[in-house]
Amino acid sequence: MTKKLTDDQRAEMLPPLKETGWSKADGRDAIKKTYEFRNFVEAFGFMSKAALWAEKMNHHPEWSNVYKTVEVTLTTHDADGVSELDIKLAKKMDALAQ
Ligand SMILES: C[C@H](O)[C@H](O)[C@H]1CNC2=NC(N)=NC(=O)C2=N1
Repeated sequence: MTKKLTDDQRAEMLPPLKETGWSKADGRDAIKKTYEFRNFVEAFGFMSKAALWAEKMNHHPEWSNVYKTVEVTLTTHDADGVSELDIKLAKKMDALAQ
């Protein structure tokens, strides 16, 4: 059973993600980021790649796409908060968005 990050883990793991544009979601234990791409096709291509990784990890984002913008929220439903899986998927998404 995946556990929520401890306070110490948050202090260690969240700052690097803040550097790349992630932030705490309002009113819930989750992290969020908005990606802007050059066009819809690039946005959808990102989502396609990320979806395959999410499925491989069995850890899925909450996300929406409007034209070239993709809004992502990550949290672990089974843990009712942010876990290491969210950190891992956030880093992978950042790599895929390069
Ligand atoms: C049954 C299935 O393994 C679980 O529901 C997985 C699927 N993907 C998931 N994704 C996320 N974000 N959180 C979860 O707790 C989760 N659990």
